[in-house]
Formats: sequence, structure tokens, C-alpha cells
Amino acid sequence: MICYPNAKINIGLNVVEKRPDGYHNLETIFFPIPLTDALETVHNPESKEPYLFSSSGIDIDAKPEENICIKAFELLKANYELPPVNIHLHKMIPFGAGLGGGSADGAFMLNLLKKEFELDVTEEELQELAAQLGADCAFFIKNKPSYATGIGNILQDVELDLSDYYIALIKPPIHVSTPDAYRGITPTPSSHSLTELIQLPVEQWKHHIKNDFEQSVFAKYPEIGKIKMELYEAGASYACMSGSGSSVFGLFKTEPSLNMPPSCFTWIKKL
Ligand SMILES: C[C@](O)(CO)[C@H](O)COP(=O)(O)OP(=O)(O)OC[C@H]1O[C@@H](n2ccc(N)nc2=O)[C@H](O)[C@@H]1O
Ligand SMILES: Nc1ncnc2c1ncn2[C@@H]1O[C@H](COP(=O)(O)OP(=O)(O)OP(=O)(O)O)[C@@H](O)[C@H]1O
Repeated sequence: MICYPNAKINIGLNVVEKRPDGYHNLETIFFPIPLTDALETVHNPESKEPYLFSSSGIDIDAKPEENICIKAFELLKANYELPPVNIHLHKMIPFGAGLGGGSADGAFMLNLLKKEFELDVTEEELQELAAQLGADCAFFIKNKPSYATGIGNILQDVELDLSDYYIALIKPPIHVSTPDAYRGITPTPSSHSLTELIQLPVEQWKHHIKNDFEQSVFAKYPEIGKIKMELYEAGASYACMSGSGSSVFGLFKTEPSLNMPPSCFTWIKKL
């Protein structure tokens, strides 16, 4: 069986407070986008190993057992009977990008194994397992535009139709560490909820919807802030860094023509 784990963008992100466990409570809108990896499982009854893992595409430079797909497999196997399986990941979503690609692979792996082996596991149970893999993973079980609070794992559906827009996604060759990005922030409660602010026309979002990571990340890596400026200069209705960076996205009414350096990953698509 095959599936296509997709990336997400964060439309606004407010880091509200630091928790005693070291994590942060936040407020964000998760929006799925059609930039995908491919993940395949093949039942291999002859194998003596619980899994055989292979990968292609972008090299993520991790041992198989460090791959979040395998962490998801092991987590499910600790709770349910799983026969031997061959797993192949074709990696296309840049990582260290704030696009949640690793989290998507983990969550989709859980769903794929559930389907392949017809496991009796509810969506709620899958969400709980996913949350153990990473703060962003629970979202990818639902994979619908969502308002997220808590550490990003308390989810509420939101109506958000961006099908009139093109998205341009730019990832410079910079890896932003998520824990470092959180350390760079002074948490502040927000005065208006993002569920209210996304009701405004997209053209007004730039005056109201921000990503709290931008200030410290742009100060450390001015190139990322410059990309956001260039997206506005190219006519973006709204532009924002995704998650803790380093990718930046722009929403455009018409297909943009961009002149980004070849070292940047550039992806443009009608939503
Ligand atoms: C920046 C975001 O992508 C926004 O969607 C997420 O908050 C990050 O989610 P993620 O990559 O799934 O994060 P995890 O792998 O669970 O955590 C990585 C590290 O980020 C920090 N972390 C993460 C999420 C959160 N709400 N507060 C945190 O402080 C913690 O130091 C944690 O050790
Ligand atoms: N399937 C996977 N996809 C991406 N990275 C993975 C995966 N499995 C393990 N990793 C490791 O996780 C690290 C990337 O995590 P990181 O959190 O930066 O990226 P991400 O989960 O793709 O997206 P985000 O930047 O939104 O959190 C890499 O160092 C990589 O070795």
C-alpha cells in the first residue's frame, strides 16, 4: 500500500507561555499543502526481521531506527500485532523547514499500517500515539485546516478555503533548530484569537497575523527575512515564515514569477 504524507504551513503562530515541562503552549492555524513524500508498505511474510527500511529522494542522514517512520512502526508494534513489512520512504519535503515533513511521515505511517493490517484502532487512539511521536504529529492524523492550542496537539476544525490562491514556498539552505527557535522567544498571550483573525480578507492578514518566531530567526538569519520581503514585492497577498523556519510561504492571487537563488528550494502551486 502507498500513501503520500503532505507538508503543512502555519498561518500565524503565537507562543503563549512556557510550561513547567519545558514545552510551550502556542496558538496556530495548521493548513495542509500538497507538497508530499511517498511512503510504501509491502507485507513480507518470509522476512525474519520485523521491518526492512529503504529510502530515496532527499538524504535525511539518519539511521533507519532513527527515522520517524520506524519510530511510528515500533510504537504501533508495542501496542498491536504487526507482521513483517518492507517500508520505503521517498523523501521530497525539505526538513528543518517548519513544514512538518517528519511529523507527517510518522502520522501517515500509523494510518498506513492500520489500513494494511486492518487494525482495530480508533482515530482518537491514533492521535494519542501520534502525539507521542512529536507535537505536530497529531494534526496529520486529521490533516484538515485546524486551530491548534496546547503544545500544538489540541485541535479544532476551521473553515478556511484558499483554493483561489497560489502558494509559493521558499526554503533557503538554512536549518533552524526547533528547540533553539523556542529558546529565542519571550512568550506573550495574544489579544485576538487566530480563529477570529483568519475571518478577515487574506489581504488584511499582514496587518494582524504574525509568527512569533520571525523576530529572533530573522535577526539571526537576515536572508530569511529578505525572502519574506521579496514575496511581498512580488505581489503576495500574505507572506509568513512557517513554524520555526526556515521556509517562508506567500499566498498570491495570480501565479507569481519569482527570481530566488538556485540554492533555495522553490515550489509554486495553485491551492
Ligand atoms: C514549530 C512547530 O512546528 C509549530 O507547528 C512545532 O511547535 C514543532 O513541533 P515538532 O517539530 O513536532 O516538535 P517536537 O519534535 O515535539 O519538539 C521539538 C522541541 O521543540 C520544543 N517545543 C516543541 C513544541 C512546543 N509546543 N513547545 C516546545 O518547546 C521542545 O524543546 C522540543 O524538545
Ligand atoms: N522521515 C523523516 N523526515 C524528516 N526528518 C526525519 C525523518 N526521520 C527522522 N528525521 C530526522 O529529524 C530531523 C528533522 O527534523 P525537523 O523537525 O527539523 O524536520 P521536520 O519534522 O521535517 O519538519 P519541521 O522543521 O517542521 O519540524 C532530521 O535531523 C532527520 O535526521
